[in-house]
Amino acid sequence: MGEKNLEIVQDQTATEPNGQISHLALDIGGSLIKSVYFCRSDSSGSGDDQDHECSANGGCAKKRPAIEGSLHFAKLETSKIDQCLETIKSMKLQFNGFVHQNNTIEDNTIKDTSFIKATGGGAHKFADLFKEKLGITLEKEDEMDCLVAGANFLLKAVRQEAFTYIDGVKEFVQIDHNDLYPYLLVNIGSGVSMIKVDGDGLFERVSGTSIGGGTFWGLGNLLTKCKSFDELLELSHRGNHRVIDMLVGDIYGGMDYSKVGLPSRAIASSFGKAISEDKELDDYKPEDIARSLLRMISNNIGQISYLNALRFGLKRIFFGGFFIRGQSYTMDTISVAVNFWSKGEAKAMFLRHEGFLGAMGAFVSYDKQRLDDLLAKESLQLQVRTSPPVDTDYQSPLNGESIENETINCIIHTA
Ligand SMILES: Nc1ncnc2c1ncn2[C@@H]1O[C@H](COP(=O)(O)OP(=O)(O)O)[C@@H](O)[C@H]1O
Ligand SMILES: CC(C)(COP(=O)(O)O)[C@@H](O)C(=O)NCCC(=O)O
Repeated sequence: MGEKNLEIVQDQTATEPNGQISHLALDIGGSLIKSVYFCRSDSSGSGDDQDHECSANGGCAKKRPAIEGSLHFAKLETSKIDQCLETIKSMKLQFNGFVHQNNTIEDNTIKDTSFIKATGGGAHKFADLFKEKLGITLEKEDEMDCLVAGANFLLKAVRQEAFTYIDGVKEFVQIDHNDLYPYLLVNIGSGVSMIKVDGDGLFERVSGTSIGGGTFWGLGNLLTKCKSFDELLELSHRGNHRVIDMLVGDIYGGMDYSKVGLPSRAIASSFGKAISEDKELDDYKPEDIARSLLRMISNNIGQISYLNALRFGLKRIFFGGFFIRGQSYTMDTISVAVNFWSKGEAKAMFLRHEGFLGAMGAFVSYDKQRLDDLLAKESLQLQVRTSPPVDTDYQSPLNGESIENETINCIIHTA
């Protein structure tokens, strides 16, 4: 396998995914399949260009061959695995480069020796299916390894990746490459993993909780009869959680419990009012239920995250995972929880490519060593261009800024 490295560049010509796709990585989770793939631009060099590059002082050096193109991000529900297989089959995949040389798809048949990097539980669960239907071997990468590798890569390579979100104000955080570690990475997928990250490949999964994105989606489905996750989120925007949550003021006759620092508006008991009134499920508005549920889960994750940060003396907590979906209410709730419990000591930060950490990690695992060299050059910049959704039935009514189905221009250098 030839050595390659990946450079994210700033230019104005992001490609639509109509060129040749040469590298694909998957993260097949409990709820969603995430993919990151490299699509060569039509004008891109062949990758075996051997020209020389000469500087002003007359010195010439062999130009590093480069393949230009763009990184694409897409997601699909895991329950639609058959659709995922069909899409991969119909993609103009060319397994040159990172994978086996000259291994191309002919007549939609992929040669036996083809493999793609995959992570998440589904890389194990669906390995036989990929082999049987596409003849592709899923080369499994550990999920936690990938989450950390993806987060580290994005934090270092993308200039505006991390941001805080407080009282509706989003502020990008400048990442100092020399002062990134340690931090707590909280990935809110179907369930939640909390990982203490001390460096590249240096980490420990210190905690987790089963009350995560799958809980919100699952309970939300049962309680509101929503058909999709987006519908559930959209409902929650219109709801009022105070109708269902029991507040400190409800218990203390409208007053704060100031002796222990609890304002009257603080939630004393999530869903607590639902038991104290003689009402059935149908008596509650679905939007109020959705709002209360979103708040309960976000608050709980924020609190457990803070407690783990406290355990290890960590000041920075980065939140990823598709549960967040760039939603202001979710991010605000998590930020307030971290701020409240840490008395302002710890900071919640969010990642623009929140749901793609694992897939990005699997993608960069094609080329671990060279990537570190590249990052040391600090020459990476990002160009984000939105491409049409791959998931065609996706029509978000939401105001979030989640990165889905976008492209990033980049160059792969061959050495
Ligand atoms: N379109 C969607 N369909 C289903 N769940 C979604 C969607 N968008 C966001 N989510 C949320 O994201 C969670 C999955 O996040 P993700 O990081 O992809 O985890 P996993 O790897 O477990 O699939 C879901 O449980 C749900 O809360
Ligand atoms: C098992 C998992 C790592 C799978 O990852 P996911 O598909 O949820 O992203 C995750 O769901 C998890 O960490 N659950 C919490 C388990 C616990 O610590 O209690």
